Amino acid sequence: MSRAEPAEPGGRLPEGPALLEVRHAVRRWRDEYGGDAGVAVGLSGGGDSLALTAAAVAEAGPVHALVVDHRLQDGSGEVAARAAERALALGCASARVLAVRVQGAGGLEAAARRARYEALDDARGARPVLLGHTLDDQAETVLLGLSRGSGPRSLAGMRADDPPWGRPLLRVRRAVTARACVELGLQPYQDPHNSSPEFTRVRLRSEALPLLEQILGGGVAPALARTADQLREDGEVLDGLAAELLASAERVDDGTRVLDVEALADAHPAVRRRALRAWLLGQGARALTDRQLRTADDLVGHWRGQGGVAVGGGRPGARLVLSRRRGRLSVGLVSDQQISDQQRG
Ligand SMILES: Nc1ncnc2c1ncn2[C@@H]1O[C@H](COP(=O)(O)OP(=O)(O)OP(=O)(O)O)[C@@H](O)[C@H]1O
Repeated sequence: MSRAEPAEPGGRLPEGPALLEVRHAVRRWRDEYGGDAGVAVGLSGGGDSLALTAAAVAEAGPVHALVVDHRLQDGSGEVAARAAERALALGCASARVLAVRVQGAGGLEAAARRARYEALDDARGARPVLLGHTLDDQAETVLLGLSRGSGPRSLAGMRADDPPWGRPLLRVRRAVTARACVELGLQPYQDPHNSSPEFTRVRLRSEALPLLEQILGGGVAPALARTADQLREDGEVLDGLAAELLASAERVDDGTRVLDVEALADAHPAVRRRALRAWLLGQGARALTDRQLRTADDLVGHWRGQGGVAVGGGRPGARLVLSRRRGRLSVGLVSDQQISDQQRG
């Protein structure tokens, strides 16, 4: 990791309309969620996060820029160092390059994201980290979710306030951040991954969304982002009801946390599944699918003496399983051997 201090304070920013729009968005975020102790900004060197950094210096300073070097491409160190230099020139109080090692399961993109968020979280101190996701990113997330049959939680998209992450630009178009960079006289770094058609998201951005805009007469991205807003509001209400349900159903039996089936039985399945999901994640379940959740819920809603349900997670050779016994749901580790014996028997 390297750290650089500003050579000289940033000068006055130009007052073009695009940069003013980005600044306005950051000011609104700061007024609604931000503290007064400054912020960190996740800076990739791309147009969105460059415009965000400039706006944050003007509206939410002192700003500490954090640039993650994923070390996946030749020359990535120079790209990161250049982004850090630009941050200082824009007036950031500090700029750090965080070199990470990308490894682990789930594909390169997911591993890079995990490593990035971990490094940003480690380096932020107590500050929130602002990210440059725009309305267009939100629209792509929703469209991707819709086409994959994702549930409402995923269609609700990204949140502006998702501590420690802050996303002030979710109502700002990508074209506006690009124009803001022109106004700033900055040429953003173009990540070759962002134009490579092998990535689904890139094709959504460059082919599917423009075609939809053309067929539907425009306004598709803002409409998708609005859908996310509506689902998020509804989802918050359902999450509140699920939390109340959990509070009424959870017990401790012999030092083990369990759920009382009777307390869950009369709840609406949609609320009950949310409650179960939250509880299972708290018990160490990972990456729960809708199918797993529905099968888990059948232990309450369609009980006919069935066996336990694997709920994702566990350790090598053993899986986390939710089972029902004597009117209680509990989670425990069951070995793969036991599971295959049961399936055979
Ligand atoms: N290497 C990185 N270092 C620090 N923050 C990053 C990095 N990559 C992405 N981020 C943060 O996450 C946000 C969204 O990531 P995404 O991959 O969409 O960005 P990008 O397209 O590479 O860059 P930008 O959004 O700045 O144009 C960025 O705007 C930025 O705030």
